[in-house]
Amino acid sequence: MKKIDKTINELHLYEKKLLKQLDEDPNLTPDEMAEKLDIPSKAVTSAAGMLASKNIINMNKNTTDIINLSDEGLDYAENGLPEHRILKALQEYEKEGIKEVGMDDVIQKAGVTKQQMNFAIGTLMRNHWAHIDKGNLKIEPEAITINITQLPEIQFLHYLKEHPNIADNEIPKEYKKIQKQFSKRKGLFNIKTQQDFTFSLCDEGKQIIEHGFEIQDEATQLTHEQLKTGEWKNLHYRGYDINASAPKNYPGKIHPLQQTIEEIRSIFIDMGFDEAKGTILESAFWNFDMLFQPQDHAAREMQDTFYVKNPPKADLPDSELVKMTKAEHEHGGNTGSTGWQYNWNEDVARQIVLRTHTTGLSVRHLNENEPPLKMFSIGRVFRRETIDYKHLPEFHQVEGIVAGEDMSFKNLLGILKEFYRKLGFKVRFRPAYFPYTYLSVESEIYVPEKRKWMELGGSGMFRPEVLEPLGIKTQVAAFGLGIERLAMIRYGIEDIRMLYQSDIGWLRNLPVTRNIKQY
Ligand SMILES: N[C@@H](Cc1ccccc1)C(=O)O
Repeated sequence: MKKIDKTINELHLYEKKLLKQLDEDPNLTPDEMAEKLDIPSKAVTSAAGMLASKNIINMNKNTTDIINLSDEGLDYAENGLPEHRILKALQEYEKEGIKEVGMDDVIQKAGVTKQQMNFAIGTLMRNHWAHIDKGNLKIEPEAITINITQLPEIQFLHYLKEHPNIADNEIPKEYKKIQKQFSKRKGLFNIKTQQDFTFSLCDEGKQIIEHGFEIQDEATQLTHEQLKTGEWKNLHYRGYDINASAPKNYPGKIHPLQQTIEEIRSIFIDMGFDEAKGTILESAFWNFDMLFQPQDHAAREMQDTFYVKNPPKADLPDSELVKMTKAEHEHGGNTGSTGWQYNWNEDVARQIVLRTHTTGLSVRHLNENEPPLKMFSIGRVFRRETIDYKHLPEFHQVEGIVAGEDMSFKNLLGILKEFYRKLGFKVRFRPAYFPYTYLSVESEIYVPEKRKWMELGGSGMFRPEVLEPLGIKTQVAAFGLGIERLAMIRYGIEDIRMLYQSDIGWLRNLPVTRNIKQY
């Protein structure tokens, strides 16, 4: 195909229409062309832009100032400029035989402000209309007969009043000087800048016109009929404008914390764990006592734990379990341990708390299920923490237990390692202490950006004092890990509070979904 045929072939409908129009009458404005061609004027400018980018036409941008009188300008057209009013006042005084007038009198008679007077004096003197003599204004003889309405300034203002929306370049030459003077006085005119284009054919455009082309309508929607008859093959289609801008789209998505929770859930389910669910309100019995946490333990203090007033007391489980728990606390039951050596108080165990961890749920589960078992649970826990960038009084934990004959401490470490590996983290363990486990460890993961290890939660093997009342004979590995901190690291969040703020900007810019299966 010849180059020119190819160029013509690539022209869109509006571009062709515009080319023809330019050939017929190049002097129309885009709006006029739009009207003639019966297409939107935006389409004319964009078609022209396309033609210009292909060097088929020239596009010249013109800016024009459209001028109108402001309210002040209209007032001056009617009543004269301040200096005119002053001159008129002086002429009237002169008629009454008064040749010298005090400033304040003139101001009053002319109906001008003091400021206008100060400004006008210069003009009055420059025009030889008046001068100041000992503080009074004196009219010059040659100014006595001046006809104010005949002054070019007033004539110009009248002209503008009669020609609203006049383009700057249409103002008659004789007024140009006055216009320039007036432009120094602010506020006489309202000026709007209008942008317009004129188009002209380039050489290539002329060649295309000379070569000639057909204007075919473009199919936008295909009909059933056209498809059936095969007519669609002969239709002319509008090309896609791949450079057209599209509106930004923010699809709905799962909150990053919730996404992390879902991911954790699917990892444990993949690893063969059953999910258990508990309640946020828990008795001190299950939250603390069943975990061999002595009743004077610091964590139970009001400043660490939220106690609930209503309901006032919790029911305790069957008396056997309570009795054995009391025995563990007081002297270690039959485990060979000495216990905590104090008088265990049932009323303290009946207190109701917002659960401080999800470990209470794990012992509840052990009370109702026989090993071997693997259970996990995800839920909110509450502690009286001072809020800062990595502490919230309310956060999520994932808790778990694995109970079985051959369960060992090493198995526990292996499970945790595997869990974190599936989330994409490397974990290390540090010895720790919990009243209900032995051995106990704290897991930490490495945050490369911060070059720091971050604490994520505790784990260990439940002690005999915990297991005996439950009648569990096997080993039980247990863990309870924080979730918010994991989410922080995954999403590069510096401050844990961000997870609970509806900060649209941050959430909007997160990817819709993470690639969950990284492992
Ligand atoms: N309950 C502990 C974590 C833990 C769970 C299970 C065993 C040992 C420790 C915490 O909240 O920090």
